[in-house]
Amino acid sequence: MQAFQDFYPENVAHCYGCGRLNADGHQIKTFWDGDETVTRFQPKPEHTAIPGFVYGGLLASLIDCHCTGTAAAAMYRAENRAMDSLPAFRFVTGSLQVSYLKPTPLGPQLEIRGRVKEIKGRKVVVEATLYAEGVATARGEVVALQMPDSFTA
Ligand SMILES: CCCCCCCC(=O)SCCNC(=O)CCNC(=O)[C@H](O)C(C)(C)COP(=O)(O)OP(=O)(O)OC[C@H]1O[C@@H](n2cnc3c(N)ncnc32)[C@H](O)[C@@H]1OP(=O)(O)O
Repeated sequence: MQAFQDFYPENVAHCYGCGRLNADGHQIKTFWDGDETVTRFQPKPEHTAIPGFVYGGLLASLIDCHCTGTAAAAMYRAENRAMDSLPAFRFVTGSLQVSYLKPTPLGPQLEIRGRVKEIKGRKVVVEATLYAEGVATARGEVVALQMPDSFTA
């Protein structure tokens, strides 16, 4: 099954968090699961904050790109369109808020689950919760805006 990020056109597929063409990036993959979206990610030893625990900046990055991908998919879904249909919906981050609820253990695969809170014009608000072994360790919210033309080189 193709992930949301697999549909990003080449010129926007280099994002450090989600670009499939960024060999050094996280290359996250997000899918629908009913009305929620899900991303699974395996942190590496270099993603350490304090030994044994995941760096919060990585968690913010995962939440960020999970939510911008969700925003794009939600917009297609709202218009009952396939993700490879044109014109393409691409979203960037207007704001990213993250709360760290508990230390996130380094070792288990992480799961980020998202839910669309609001779609209004060019704006989609997405909330997400990050789990380690079923325990919610971080929660976030992204205000995603349709990417302005000025972003494309
Ligand atoms: C596509 C694949 C790549 C994936 C990217 C992954 C995530 C990223 O790292 S993106 C990079 C980081 N983000 C950026 O660099 C964005 C820089 N900022 C911008 O370009 C602009 O400020 C941008 C696009 C966010 C908003 O500008 P613009 O589209 O003109 O917004 P505007 O028309 O004023 O506002 C529209 C709505 O969004 C809201 N909004 C605008 N900016 C923000 C913001 N920064 N925070 C919260 N809400 C905002 C407005 O309040 C308004 O809401 P409402 O309709 O309810 O009144």
